[in-house]
Amino acid sequence: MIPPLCFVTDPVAPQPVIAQALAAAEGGAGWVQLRDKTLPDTEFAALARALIAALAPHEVPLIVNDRVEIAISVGAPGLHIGQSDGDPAAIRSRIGPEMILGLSIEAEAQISAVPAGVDYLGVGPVHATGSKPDHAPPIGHEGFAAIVARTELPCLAIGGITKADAAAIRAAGGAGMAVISAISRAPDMALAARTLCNAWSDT
Ligand SMILES: Cc1ncc(COP(=O)(O)OP(=O)(O)O)c(N)n1
Ligand SMILES: Cc1nc(C(=O)O)sc1CCOP(=O)(O)O
Ligand SMILES: [Mg+2]
Repeated sequence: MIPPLCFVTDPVAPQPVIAQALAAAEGGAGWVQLRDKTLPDTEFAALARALIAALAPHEVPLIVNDRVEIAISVGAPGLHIGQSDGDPAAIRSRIGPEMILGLSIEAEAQISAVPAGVDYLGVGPVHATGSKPDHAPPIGHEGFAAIVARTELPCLAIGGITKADAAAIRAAGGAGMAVISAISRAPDMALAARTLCNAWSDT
């Protein structure tokens, strides 16, 4: 089951990553993804373990971004990979059948290459965003809807997502929203997460 709100951590936000994750969980985020492109592996693994423990009382699974071997070594419930992070079928073989596996989709043409073993898609960027400077061209709500229409897999919209996007994403058949800054840069992160969840359920 894909939760309607996935929080992706922000290593350069005012609040520490564990505080971000706990506030997001308190506000209703159903998954937290640990994303840090520069943290050394040892520190990343320690942070992943700490997050798994901190999120356990909330029953929120941790999804590890990019780092396959760390996801395995810390026993993470999930892993998210992008188009240039390796072959998804080979990665599924490596992680085994239990771990949640997400794959990024940036354009409709990539849908035909999604192998069995991928559990969900992260689709975007819907809008331009400063949180991923190397992002692909924005696809907009129309592009998101076109991708959703071509797959049976649940799709999380990502990229500049705010509460204003919830209705369109849901109407397009999206499974939910993945956000960084809408939560990490909010003055009250738990309230921001709750507002996103309410925007989803009120549509
Ligand atoms: C839910 C979700 N969707 C997409 C992404 C982007 O992953 P990727 O394309 O590998 O880019 P990086 O996050 O690694 O910069 C994601 N992380 N989460
Ligand atoms: C991590 C990430 N992946 C994207 C993609 O399009 O694949 S956009 C993105 C950043 C999302 O951050 P924010 O909610 O602050 O825009
Ligand atoms: Mg990646």
